Amino acid sequence: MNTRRVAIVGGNRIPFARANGPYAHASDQDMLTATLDGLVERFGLEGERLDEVVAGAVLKHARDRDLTREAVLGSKLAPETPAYDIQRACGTGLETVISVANKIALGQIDVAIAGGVDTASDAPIAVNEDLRQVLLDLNRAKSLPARARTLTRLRPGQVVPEIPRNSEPRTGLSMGEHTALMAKDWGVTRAEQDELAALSHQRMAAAYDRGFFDDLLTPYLGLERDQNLRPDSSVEKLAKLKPVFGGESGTMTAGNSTPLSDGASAVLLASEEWAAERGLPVLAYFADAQSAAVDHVHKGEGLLMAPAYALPRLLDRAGIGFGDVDLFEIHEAFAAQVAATLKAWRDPVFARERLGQDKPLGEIPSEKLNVNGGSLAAGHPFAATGGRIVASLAKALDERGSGRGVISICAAGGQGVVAILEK
Ligand SMILES: CC(=O)SCCNC(=O)CCNC(=O)[C@H](O)C(C)(C)COP(=O)(O)OP(=O)(O)OC[C@H]1O[C@@H](n2cnc3c(N)ncnc32)[C@H](O)[C@@H]1OP(=O)(O)O
Repeated sequence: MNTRRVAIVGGNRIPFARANGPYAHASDQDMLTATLDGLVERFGLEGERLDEVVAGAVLKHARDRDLTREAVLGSKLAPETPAYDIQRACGTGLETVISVANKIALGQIDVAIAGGVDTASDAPIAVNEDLRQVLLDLNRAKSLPARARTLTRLRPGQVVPEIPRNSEPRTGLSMGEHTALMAKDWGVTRAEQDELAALSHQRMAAAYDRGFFDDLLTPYLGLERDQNLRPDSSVEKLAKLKPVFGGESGTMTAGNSTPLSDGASAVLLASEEWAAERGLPVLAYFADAQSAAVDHVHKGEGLLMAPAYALPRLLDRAGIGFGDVDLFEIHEAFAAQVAATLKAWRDPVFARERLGQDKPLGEIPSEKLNVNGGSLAAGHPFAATGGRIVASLAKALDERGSGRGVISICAAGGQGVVAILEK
């Protein structure tokens, strides 16, 4: 099959906020629209009819069933721009990029925006299931007496709402509790986690200071930088925090876990021809992607370990190894998730028994990993993380002038998505 190269032209995001902070009253649609408009302004797309806009959110209100299309209608893009939603938990943002990149590669479209948004502040709240059934029956009742009979089924206890929990439906454990189990399985220490967390903050602060994010970010509601970022973060300060997952002897804290966050991101992708016609630069090219899933339900595998399986499959297909990769961007859901994944990739037993390979993938040197900081510093508005990472890696490859970068994102449901970008 003939495929075309897929250019990553640029990205935009609003600074990520901590939940219940400055974006507490902004909806998914507000944040996505503002992010699209920032991208429109940066690349002179006002009034343009693009071929697709694809985005998603992990936490969605019922009214947001067509979230992306509604955000497009509220944006400065032409109303004739089609749009659709995608959802793969925390892999959503990367999955939207893969979706439009495949269409561009196949020649079905020339230009598209991929994005993601999430708010932990404005989370959807469902009504009690019994109350929902009464309300549905009320809607179905055809006569006044039938409606009255239905209403007699109402009970005071049914007004208690159902607040969404950040937990796995089939285990009841939160993401943090699952990761605490992974940390134990893989012997991840507190010191390893705190080191990763401190580096994430220090590197992101340095990237801000040298202007790395100047053309990747649009200020929003008074924020100019990610609210969670602590430039003065240190292993010593992190070591003082109490465990929040894994009980009293746990190693995971508020400092080495991502905070609940609000935010949005978007990436502009196009055929090389489209970019050249506009005189727009190409930061990097999208090369390939792969997903995988683990069985955390029946086999008790680590919930967030799927990238450990996805990446070897992707590298195999590309015929390359760790030595051929210049930059790695691993989503820091929790420092323990990154540490456990790194351990799996250098473990000969994991390679043999789980991957069916003679040798482990190898070591990733710290100077190649999350060089401009990661989710621990930026925060993690679930579906917005993929776009943040794609834009940052594309820009980092552009700064290098050439090279290859790998993205690895773990997701709820025992899933993982990985991708390769090239310059
Ligand atoms: C696939 C995936 O991505 S799965 C990931 C999905 N995401 C999640 O599950 C989110 C997980 N995170 C959480 O649930 C919450 O953020 C928690 C439970 C970790 C922490 O919540 P909170 O207790 O509200 O955190 P809070 O921000 O108040 O921090 C607690 C303390 O640690 C301190 N702290 C937090 N980060 C740091 C840091 N980097 N350095 C120093 N101190 C810090 C805070 O200042 C605060 O101190 P204080 O009590 O003196 O004010």
